[in-house]
Amino acid sequence: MSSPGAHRSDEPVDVPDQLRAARQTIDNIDAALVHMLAERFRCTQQVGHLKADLGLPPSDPEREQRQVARLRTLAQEAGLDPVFAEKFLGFIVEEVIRHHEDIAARRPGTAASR
Ligand SMILES: O=C(O)C(=O)C[C@]1(C(=O)O)C=C[C@@H](O)C=C1
Repeated sequence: MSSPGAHRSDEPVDVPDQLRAARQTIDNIDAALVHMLAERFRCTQQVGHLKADLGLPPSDPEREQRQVARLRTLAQEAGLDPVFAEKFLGFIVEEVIRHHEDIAARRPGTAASR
């Protein structure tokens, strides 16, 4: 019997060991990314409800500017392309804002909730 995790069932048997190992690492990182994104969206859903409660707008461009500046620095330090880091954050935040807008629109008294 092979050790647990030694072979991935969806990998062809003739894949060289080094490539198989690298793909295992990639799969683990992708899984971590999915879990982290799920947690981030769970948190931003709460923020969306809070903002709707407080009557705050879905987007906060000044906050986004601070996030971009911070992430670009982190990316540079980590050897990641800062342009990519900025695009990645922008892609996520765009989706978050859409969720915030949906939450606000479903509030009682708004046109979308009637
Ligand atoms: O911090 C907020 O106010 C949020 O709504 C969260 C968040 C984000 O996803 O990081 C999303 C939209 C805002 O424009 C800024 C940041």
